Amino acid sequence: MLISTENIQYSHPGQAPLSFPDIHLKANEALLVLGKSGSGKTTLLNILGGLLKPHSGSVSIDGVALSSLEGSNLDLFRGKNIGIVFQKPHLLAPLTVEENLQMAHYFSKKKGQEINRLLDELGIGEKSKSRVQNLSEGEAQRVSIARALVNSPKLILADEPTSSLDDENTFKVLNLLQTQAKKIGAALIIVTHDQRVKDHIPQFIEVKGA
Ligand SMILES: Nc1ncnc2c1ncn2[C@@H]1O[C@H](COP(=O)(O)OP(=O)(O)OP(=O)(O)O)[C@@H](O)[C@H]1O
Repeated sequence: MLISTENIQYSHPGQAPLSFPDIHLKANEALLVLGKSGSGKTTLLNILGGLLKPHSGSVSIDGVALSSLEGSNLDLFRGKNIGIVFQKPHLLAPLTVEENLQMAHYFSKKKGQEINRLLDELGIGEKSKSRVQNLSEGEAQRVSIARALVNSPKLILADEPTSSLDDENTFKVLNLLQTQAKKIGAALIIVTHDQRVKDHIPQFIEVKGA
């Protein structure tokens, strides 16, 4: 298994504890995380990415228990092995597209994929020297996908990557994520409440909230 979880629970301050179904996913497989708004999907994704520590239960990625890593070791492990596409692109707006991706290489201390080829594959090659603040929302989203992929991670986590897109672009983004995940042999987990995504990825878990 590339990623396995067991009995994860998490409580936000003042909230009832959230329990999550176990995940067992191999390299090259894709899984959807479905659930109503507020059920805990983003919370789960943050736990899988090592951004939140579960209050109980465990997460193991490529045989490494996330609970065994702390601080800069956890950051380095995440940089090398996990690519995260956040709900809103967290990019450095004053920097160019290319510079944002170079930063990801720098922080992971990993060579990773060739930046300009990756941008070409995502259809934004001609934007590599543009500042992120001058991009459209859809372009910024593709840059955020490129940033998640640039270190060839073993696990790709995407939080609602299609929620603000029309049908045509939903298709395109799903295809990009799936094609790129296959190419680098990664496991892909997509959080969504977008019914359109279910037609493309059959495997899913459902988060039910507290
Ligand atoms: N930092 C926080 N402090 C307190 N409560 C929080 C915090 N973050 C999330 N919550 C609560 O935890 C629950 C789960 O939130 P989460 O964002 O994981 O849900 P979600 O399924 O991703 O929702 P959506 O589909 O609307 O993005 C919600 O009730 C939310 O209000």
